[in-house]
Amino acid sequence: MDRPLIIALDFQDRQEVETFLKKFEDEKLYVKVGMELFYQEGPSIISHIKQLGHKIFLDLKLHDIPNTVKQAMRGLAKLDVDLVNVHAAGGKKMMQAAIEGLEAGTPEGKKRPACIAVTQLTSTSQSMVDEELLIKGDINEVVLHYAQNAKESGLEGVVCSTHEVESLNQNLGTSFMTVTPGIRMKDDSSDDQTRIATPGQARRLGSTAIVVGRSITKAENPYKAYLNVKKAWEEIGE
Ligand SMILES: O=c1ccn([C@@H]2O[C@H](COP(=O)(O)O)[C@@H](O)[C@H]2O)c(=O)[nH]1
Repeated sequence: MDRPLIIALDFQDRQEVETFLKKFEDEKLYVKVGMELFYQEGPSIISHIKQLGHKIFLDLKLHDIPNTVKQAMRGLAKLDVDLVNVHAAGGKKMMQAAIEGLEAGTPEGKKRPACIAVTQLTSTSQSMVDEELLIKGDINEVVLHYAQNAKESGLEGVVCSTHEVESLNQNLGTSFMTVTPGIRMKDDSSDDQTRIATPGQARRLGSTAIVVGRSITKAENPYKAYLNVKKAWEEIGE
């Protein structure tokens, strides 16, 4: 099974992206374009990265009424990205509408982008769930419940933290993707992420893919940092 390391291209503009990608020479990457870059550069950044031969996760986390999400996904499907996402908190009708929109918008002869749902952001902690969001229950159960809804809605997987991966694999099967951000080289964090793990822990726990941003993009030598993360992610094997 293909287990990608997805680099989050959290940059302000195309120039910064080009400077970063030049450091990787001929390497074919799997990259993530999120709100920061897409809102500045628009769809042209997608075709530019595609032309360079990289795979793309377009991480816009759609969350709106079903019809709006359906029409937005119809447009995003035309961009020929590999992976898109929604917030599972939008509910099953919204997630089903996302799939309908993707199917309607995917050009003839092209593969529909896979669609995954954010369960609980990796910046969310148990105390936030309890005290701020007023969601009842253990965060692991909340993530599992949202993931079950995503699967029943026809999505191909979820975004979750590595801490929930074992339970999701047991309950929903390993072909249901678990894409895990919140990756740090050391298992401690003083930034905005709370549910974190190292690449090695993510592999052992069974993540389908890891998403890594600042540990690579803000490193003094991003290419070296990428190779280190890749080694840690791949060295345990299947
Ligand atoms: O729950 C989520 C969903 C998405 N993300 C995104 O992943 C990267 C992580 O970046 P780091 O710099 O490695 O923290 C970022 O683009 C987030 O928008 C997430 O972190 N958690």
